[in-house]
Amino acid sequence: MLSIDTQTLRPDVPDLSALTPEQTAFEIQGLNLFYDDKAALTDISMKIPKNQVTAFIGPSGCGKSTLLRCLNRMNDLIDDCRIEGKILLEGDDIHHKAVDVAALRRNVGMVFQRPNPFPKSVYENVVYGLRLQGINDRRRLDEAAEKALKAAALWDEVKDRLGDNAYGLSGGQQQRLVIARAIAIEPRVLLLDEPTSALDPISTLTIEELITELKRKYTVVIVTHNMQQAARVSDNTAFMYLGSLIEYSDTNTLFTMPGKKQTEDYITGRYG
Ligand SMILES: Nc1ncnc2c1ncn2[C@@H]1O[C@H](COP(=O)(O)OP(=O)(O)OP(=O)(O)O)[C@@H](O)[C@H]1O
Repeated sequence: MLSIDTQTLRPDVPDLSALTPEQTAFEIQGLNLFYDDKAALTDISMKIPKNQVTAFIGPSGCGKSTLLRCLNRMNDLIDDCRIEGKILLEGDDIHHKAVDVAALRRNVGMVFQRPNPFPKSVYENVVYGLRLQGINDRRRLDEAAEKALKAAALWDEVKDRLGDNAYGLSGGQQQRLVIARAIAIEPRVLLLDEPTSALDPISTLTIEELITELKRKYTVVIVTHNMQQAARVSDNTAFMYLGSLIEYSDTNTLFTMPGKKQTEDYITGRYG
């Protein structure tokens, strides 16, 4: 049986059903997703609050990453992937024909399971997105790099080696570098797909502390296999099973008083 340290659970309990439009980052309405003709998500409706951390948990294959990828239309890149339903970001339909998908992805940044820095210097990794936007003014780039590296809790470790190749950093440092790269372009939302699963416990702890800091400025959505991690870092947790959203509530309630038997079975380690 897994034991969750309830001391670390968030005390502030948001009412997810009563979120106002101003408090809502994403509103997902009746979302179905098919890979070819196989349903991977079924009738998902939920609101994801701004400036909070929302975790997606559930057994392998339940659709967590698929749902996360819907939020910045990464699934567009997969052939034969089709969706029904609506996803609104701050009230705007992300599938509207006028939406510029590159701009959407700038607003909704993503960090993957394995750190994926580019084979460039630490500095060039961080300013990569700014250069893509045509910003080349050295002072502006320097300021942005320092700000993003500080926000990603990496500055002190790399400030004397900004010119070194990013591949020379440890795995945990590389993951924070990738987070710095994502936040350098000031997105509104950060999607984290199992961001610590390839990291050692100390790097994991550093990233978890960072996530808690990041929500001051960003909306964070995280997929994790690790329930203790969901309990530690998230304000709200969504439990998914076989492509359906089984239960979604503030993290404290979900882990201490789950409303559904399937949730209880999962969080107590009976399956998954
Ligand atoms: N590109 C794809 N093409 C076809 N099927 C896919 C694709 N990606 C995911 N699937 C299927 O969709 C379902 C949900 O997968 P998904 O990766 O979203 O689950 P998950 O909960 O994130 O799993 P895990 O925890 O193992 O990463 C699975 O049945 C998976 O096999």
